[in-house]
Amino acid sequence: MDPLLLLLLLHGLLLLPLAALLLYRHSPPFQFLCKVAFFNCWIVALATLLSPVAALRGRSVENMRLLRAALLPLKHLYGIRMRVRDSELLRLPGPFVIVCNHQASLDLMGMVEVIPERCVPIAKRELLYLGTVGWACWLSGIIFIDRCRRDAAIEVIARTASAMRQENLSVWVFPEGTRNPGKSMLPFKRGAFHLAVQAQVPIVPIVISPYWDFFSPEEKRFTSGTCTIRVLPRVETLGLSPKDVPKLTESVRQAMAEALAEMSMSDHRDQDMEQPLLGPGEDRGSPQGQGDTARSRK
Ligand SMILES: CCCCCCCCCCCCCCCCC(=O)SCCNC(=O)CCNC(=O)[C@H](O)C(C)(C)COP(=O)(O)OP(=O)(O)OC[C@H]1O[C@@H](n2cnc3c(N)ncnc32)[C@H](O)[C@@H]1OP(=O)(O)O
Ligand SMILES: CCCCCCCC/C=C\CCCCCCCC(=O)OC[C@@H](O)COP(=O)(O)O
Repeated sequence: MDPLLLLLLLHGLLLLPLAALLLYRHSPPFQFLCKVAFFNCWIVALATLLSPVAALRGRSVENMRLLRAALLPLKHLYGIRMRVRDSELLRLPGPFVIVCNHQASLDLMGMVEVIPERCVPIAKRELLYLGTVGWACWLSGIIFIDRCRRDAAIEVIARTASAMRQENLSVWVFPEGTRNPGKSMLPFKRGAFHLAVQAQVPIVPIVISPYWDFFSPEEKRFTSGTCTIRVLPRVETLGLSPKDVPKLTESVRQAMAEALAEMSMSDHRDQDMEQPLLGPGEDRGSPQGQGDTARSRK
């Protein structure tokens, strides 16, 4: 090969990472793309690394600890400060159903921040087909439902209700049933509420504050920021029957919508953030008071 051509090629190869770095620092959409890609790659990589370890135990909710440990570092990499309010409301003697709003895949970061021991999420069946990610989810005892086949989903929920009592298992459900980047919550699906009524266990609502200050897929913006997770008082279902489910669903949704509206306002007033390890974050002023409610899970 012509030595001059080789030299030019080498220079090009050296300049490429530099150009990418400059683009990353100065182009928010490029930074957004890189951060989203890194998020997915992290999950695939950790699932690939940890699935064999999880497989030694077989399918078990105990593997949720591994899943949690795999996802907990993400908040530091992204400079997202997690504040958990009223986490003591999750300390209940028996199993329960957690219902939480669902904005984006980023919710996984909030979920692992507060998810109690022996608690598994309900997920769409499609996740099962994501290679090692599906395998890791299955090994962690995640419950899969086919959203297109209501009867089959209802059957899975009925089986889950008996498992909850027999195995002291709590369940995490995103009752909106799909990701919702909008500012208010979607109408709730009723599966989580039927599940709680069938198992006769309490419902614990959890609200994750809106991400719009630091994450917006529409605007291709992903900076550092603060996320507040609020646990609401449990709602008992003892003595309730299926006919009570519509009312129960609406009252829980109402309580969560009120909390979300309140958190949207206070989050705008109280900004503070962690320095991201993945390069530049937001330069919206200096961190303010971190709030006396700031608390992280042990
Ligand atoms: C090991 C290391 C690993 C490291 C790697 C890490 C990997 C990380 C990956 C982590 C993955 C985390 C997973 C998170 C995934 C999040 C999701 O996937 S969210 C999407 C899935 N969730 C849901 O869909 C929510 C649950 N869905 C429902 O509750 C639905 O109700 C439904 C059961 C699917 C039915 O849906 P639909 O028919 O559209 O809706 P409804 O309006 O609710 O119901 C209609 C009708 O049916 C009645 N009904 C509903 N459920 C029941 C029931 N269980 N029993 C009886 N009847 C039921 C309901 O009452 C309505 O009838 P009505 O007469 O109008 O009342
Ligand atoms: C052999 C196949 C190889 C496949 C390689 C797969 C690459 C996968 C890349 C990344 C995996 C990341 C998985 C993150 C899981 C996020 C959970 C989540 O948020 O699910 C969305 C679901 O709640 C609602 O879905 P919809 O909004 O209805 O949609």
